[in-house]
Amino acid sequence: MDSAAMSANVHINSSNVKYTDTHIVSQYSYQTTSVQRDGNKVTVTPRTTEMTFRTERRVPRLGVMLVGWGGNNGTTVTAAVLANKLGLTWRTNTGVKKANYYGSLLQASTVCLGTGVEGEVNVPICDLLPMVHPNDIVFDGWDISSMDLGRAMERAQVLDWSLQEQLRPHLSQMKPRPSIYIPDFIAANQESRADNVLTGSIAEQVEQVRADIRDFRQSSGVDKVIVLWTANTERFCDVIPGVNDKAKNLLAAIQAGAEVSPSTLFAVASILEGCAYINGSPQNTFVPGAIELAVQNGVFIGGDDFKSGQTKVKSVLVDFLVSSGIKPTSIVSYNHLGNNDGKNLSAPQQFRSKEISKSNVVDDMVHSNSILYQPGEKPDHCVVIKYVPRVGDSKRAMDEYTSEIMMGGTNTIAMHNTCEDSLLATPIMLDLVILTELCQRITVRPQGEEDFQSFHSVLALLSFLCKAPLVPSGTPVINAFFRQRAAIENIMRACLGLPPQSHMLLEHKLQKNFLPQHTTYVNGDVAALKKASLTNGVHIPLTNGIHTHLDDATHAL
Ligand SMILES: NC(=O)c1ccc[n+]([C@@H]2O[C@H](COP(=O)([O-])OP(=O)(O)OC[C@H]3O[C@@H](n4cnc5c(N)ncnc54)[C@H](O)[C@@H]3O)[C@@H](O)[C@H]2O)c1
Ligand SMILES: O=P([O-])([O-])O[C@@H]1[C@@H](O)[C@H](O)[C@@H](O)[C@H](O)[C@@H]1O
Repeated sequence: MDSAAMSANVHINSSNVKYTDTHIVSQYSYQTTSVQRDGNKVTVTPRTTEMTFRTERRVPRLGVMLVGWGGNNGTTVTAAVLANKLGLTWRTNTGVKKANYYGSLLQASTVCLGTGVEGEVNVPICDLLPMVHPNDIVFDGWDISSMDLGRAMERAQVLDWSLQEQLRPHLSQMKPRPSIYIPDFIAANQESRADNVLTGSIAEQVEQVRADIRDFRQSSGVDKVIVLWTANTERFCDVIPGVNDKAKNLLAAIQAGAEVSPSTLFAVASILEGCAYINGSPQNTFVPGAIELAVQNGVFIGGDDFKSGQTKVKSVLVDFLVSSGIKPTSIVSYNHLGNNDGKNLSAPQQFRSKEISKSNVVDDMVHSNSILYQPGEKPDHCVVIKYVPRVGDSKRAMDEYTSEIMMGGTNTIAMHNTCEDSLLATPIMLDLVILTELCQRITVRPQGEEDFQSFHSVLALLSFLCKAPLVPSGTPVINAFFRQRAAIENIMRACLGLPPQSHMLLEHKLQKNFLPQHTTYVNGDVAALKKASLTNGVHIPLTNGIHTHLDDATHAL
């Protein structure tokens, strides 16, 4: 069944949900528990907070400006969106390929809405709430390399040649804007690319970036702009009191020409232009002054470091092991790649940034199980990245997980994972900007409060998409894959007045099913199915291709 057949126009039939011309307004009972521990006595007190969620229904025209637009990720995401928009197919030695958005949580994964006449009903996540379609995104951006996107796509060596030939006439018209370049922040081996750089003081360069954003917004006619950093990994920068610890100090430091990284300079420019800013790399772009500036301006920031492959697998595998009561004692993650990212990461300071973001991903899972781990105890964890030009963007990841099992036993899982790194990152980039834009249209009013409020400027909901999730100070960092995914799904369900997924399926576990019986169908009578599904309160316009099972049409009717 192709994705078109899967699409659904979800309508919630409930007194808790109102559809006005401008908003979806839902009443939601938010269930939490507060826990007091006294020795080994644990007292749990359930608490319900009545909340009103409000989601603007109008989906804006979204512009995305990429820092590092001419890179492997930047060219690939631009090319992929255009290929999907044009509905391109291309021939390869293994047959005809068709553009798609596989790897995108929003575009290519589903949620279960419940049970219908044909059994469980799963719909694409992107059909739950009004949101930007990737095909409609308008791209622009900056790069220190002047290469147009057609030639940069060729340089990236990611997409099949027969697809590149169809896309080149379009991408060749796209030219990255000159960018802020401070050599000391990225590997020296990047210098040969830098033929497209701004001059003047860093304050003047920030003003130029701000002018670029305004120019793009005006010339493209988009309603909103989101800026996404997909340029090279920078070294970490020191947090210095009086320089970047406060918003006013950071702004003053820029005026004074103090040391501020290009990624932080782009963050400041974006925030001052009211644009959300997302960091797809591991460096500490969001120094305390940048975070404070975002909060003061009510602008979303998010990151760090796209969670695309080896780390994503790690956040699943360690979650599975620890949740199963198995104790990982050593994790060794080795990978080599031959793209320009790998070349930049071959420099020690840039590798260190990546090593940190790839190493902290298991902390929350380890900390959650005091049966397996003593306080402070962690598995050995080693991360190795090597630059091997021959493999290009086709990253090789090799992992070994050694765990203690029952009665002194040992389990070792070894895996080899090869992928085009940029084709894993591309859907992550799209999910980041589309989810950020959706969050800009959601406000919440807890019971007893007069005003609706937005999410915190530090958009922790993006954690599912990042290796080193940026969260509001003092709040928990969650890296476990399924908890992160459930957070996104359940917040979207709350916007529709739907309870979180419990997965209990009690109706199938008791001696008697206490819910209204559904008729199952054989050899689909779509009219009957449509009629039955309407009476069940959820209107899903059924399109051809849904295979149904009708065993008693008269019963259903
Ligand atoms: N799977 C993935 O590809 C993946 C996953 C996680 C994180 N990342 C991160 O995403 C970033 C991009 O990855 P990539 O494979 O596209 O790398 P890339 O080297 O192909 O692209 C980076 C681009 O940024 C440009 N650049 C460098 N400094 C710049 C600046 N100051 N302003 C504007 N442009 C600048 C470079 O010229 C280059 O074109 C890297 O930091 C990488 O670590 C990638
Ligand atoms: O998300 P993930 O696949 O673990 O991490 C990837 C690393 O394995 C790779 O070495 C690096 O070049 C990419 O930028 C990305 O960070």
